Amino acid sequence: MASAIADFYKEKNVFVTGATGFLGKVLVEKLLRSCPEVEGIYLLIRPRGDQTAQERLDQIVKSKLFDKVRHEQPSFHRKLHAVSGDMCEPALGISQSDVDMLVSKIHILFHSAATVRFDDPLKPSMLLNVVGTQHVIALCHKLKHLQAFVHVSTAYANCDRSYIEEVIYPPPVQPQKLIDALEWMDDTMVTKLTPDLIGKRPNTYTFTKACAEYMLTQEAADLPLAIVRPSIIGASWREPLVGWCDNFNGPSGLFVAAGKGLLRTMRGEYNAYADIIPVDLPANLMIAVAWDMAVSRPENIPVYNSTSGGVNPFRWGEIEGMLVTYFKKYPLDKPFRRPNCAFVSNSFMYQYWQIVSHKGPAYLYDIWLRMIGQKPRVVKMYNKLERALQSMDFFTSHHWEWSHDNADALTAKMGEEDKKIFKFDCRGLHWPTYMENYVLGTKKYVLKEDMDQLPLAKAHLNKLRNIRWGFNTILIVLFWRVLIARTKIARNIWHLVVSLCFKFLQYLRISSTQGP
Ligand SMILES: CCCCCCCCCCCCCCCC(=O)SCCNC(=O)CCNC(=O)[C@H](O)C(C)(C)COP(=O)(O)OP(=O)(O)OC[C@H]1O[C@@H](n2cnc3c(N)ncnc32)[C@H](O)[C@@H]1OP(=O)(O)O
Ligand SMILES: NC(=O)C1=CN([C@@H]2O[C@H](COP(=O)(O)OP(=O)(O)OC[C@H]3O[C@@H](n4cnc5c(N)ncnc54)[C@H](OP(=O)(O)O)[C@@H]3O)[C@@H](O)[C@H]2O)C=CC1
Repeated sequence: MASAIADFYKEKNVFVTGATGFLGKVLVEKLLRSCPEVEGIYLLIRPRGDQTAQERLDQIVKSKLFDKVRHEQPSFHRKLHAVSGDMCEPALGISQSDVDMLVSKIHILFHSAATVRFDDPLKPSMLLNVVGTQHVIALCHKLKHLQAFVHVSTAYANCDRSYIEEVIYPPPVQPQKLIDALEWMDDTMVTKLTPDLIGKRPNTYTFTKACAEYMLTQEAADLPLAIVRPSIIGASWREPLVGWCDNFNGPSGLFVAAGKGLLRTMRGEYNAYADIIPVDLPANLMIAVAWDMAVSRPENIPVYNSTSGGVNPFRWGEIEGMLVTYFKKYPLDKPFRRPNCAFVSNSFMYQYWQIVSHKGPAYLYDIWLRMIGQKPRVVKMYNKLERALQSMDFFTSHHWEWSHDNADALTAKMGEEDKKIFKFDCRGLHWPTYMENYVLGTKKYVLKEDMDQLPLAKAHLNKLRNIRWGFNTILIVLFWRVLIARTKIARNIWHLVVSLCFKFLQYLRISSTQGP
């Protein structure tokens, strides 16, 4: 059976922003592999350090992620074209000759580039996520053959609400008025105003993504525009590699910290949804949405929540147990301590566990490092981890629900073959297996550890267990010795226990010497 979606992409030219990012790379790989007759994919890439856009692209296509497509289509890279530019520059910083070429060629545009840093100051976050999107809109208005413009937002853009529908909600300020104001405000003024502006949202990231959505309704309503809103993007479920992820963003960084035995406690609600969506699913959704935009030409701006909670709920409480189990099955190389972590919802208890299981051991370890003449580093490491935890605990401590009617309606329009190739909902995903593969993925792809060394890592984990048992035994004995030395009750208990043991041994001796 033929794929209508693959057929649609035949001889089409696609432009992608954010193609060097986590989601962008998976999108490009999938387009190449599942729509093999796509004519060309043009990637907006900013030069970095001494690397040109083309050199960055050459490096990306060599990565493991592209192994499958490399095997199926050895000359796939000929379809990829680096377009040097920068989202924050006027006209995206693209040269006039490149703009002219894009204007006559591009049929579909995927806009995924953004700053996903939670703690960026408001100005740079607005510049990239909102003004950058304006630059993309301006380009779209020039494209002669544009059939679909897919903007990637986040399911948390409207996290000031607990039930989020597939509609665009107005932000508290008009984005353009804010952009104008930010031009004359100095940084101190902006810093003071930021909490009032973002209101109930936890960070500038979610606020600026909400502004971008609203600004699109004002400036891009005449374009074939759709918005895709993924929740927490996690490692791939099935494609192109099981458990693939390559960065420390979102859950991946904290999973690594848990696997290394550093992360022991995090603020979170046990029963709240852990709305993780494997990266291959929003990538598939984007491809299908662009097809539908061109075929159905809807009059409004369709929004698609790409979330898991509504169809296959998974809770934070389930994650903690799975993390510990799988990081013990597949230990990371040289963990600091044995993996053991738990969510705590009570603030007081969280402070307590922070001191007992994070700060206390960190200070002790640094004292030890000083004693053996090494530079202390563990407290510093924990301070970084604490920053990451603080920036993320809003998402583990609240509960949201998202509607998914538009996504379901899109599935209903797709043929049977397309439903398989471009599956974008996580019905049928078995979370324990997914988490097992995610844990393996952090080891193989994020930390690039050698799987042949797994027996050594397991031996190291056993050594840590023996050290812990030894340490605990010494502590108990010392504690007991101090108690015996100081209190009469402890001495009496000790004598009672010793005499009971003695009597029990005597009884055993007598019963063994008496014949039947
Ligand atoms: C029981 C518990 C189970 C675990 C349970 C997991 C729950 C997990 C919930 C996620 C919930 C997200 C839900 C949002 C959904 C979107 O839309 S997410 C978009 C994704 N965005 C992100 O994840 C960005 C988050 N990161 C940031 O904003 C910034 O990196 C931070 C964390 C605020 C730190 O900023 P900074 O201090 O300026 O430092 P930066 O240079 O960025 O990083 C410092 C160090 O922290 C490390 N780091 C960065 N991110 C992380 C991270 N996520 N984890 C650990 N380390 C990190 C860096 O690797 C770096 O290490 P070094 O290279 O220095 O050794
Ligand atoms: N990760 C997640 O959990 C979620 C992500 N999203 C959304 O998905 C999209 C992709 O996120 P993700 O792939 O995770 O993010 P990444 O941080 O991995 O990628 C961001 C991309 O944007 C590019 N970019 C950043 N600044 C510029 C610039 N000035 N000019 C040109 N390109 C730039 C980056 O390029 P460079 O390599 O040069 O830095 C990179 O390709 C974003 O819109 C994000 O808001 C939504 C929900 C969750």
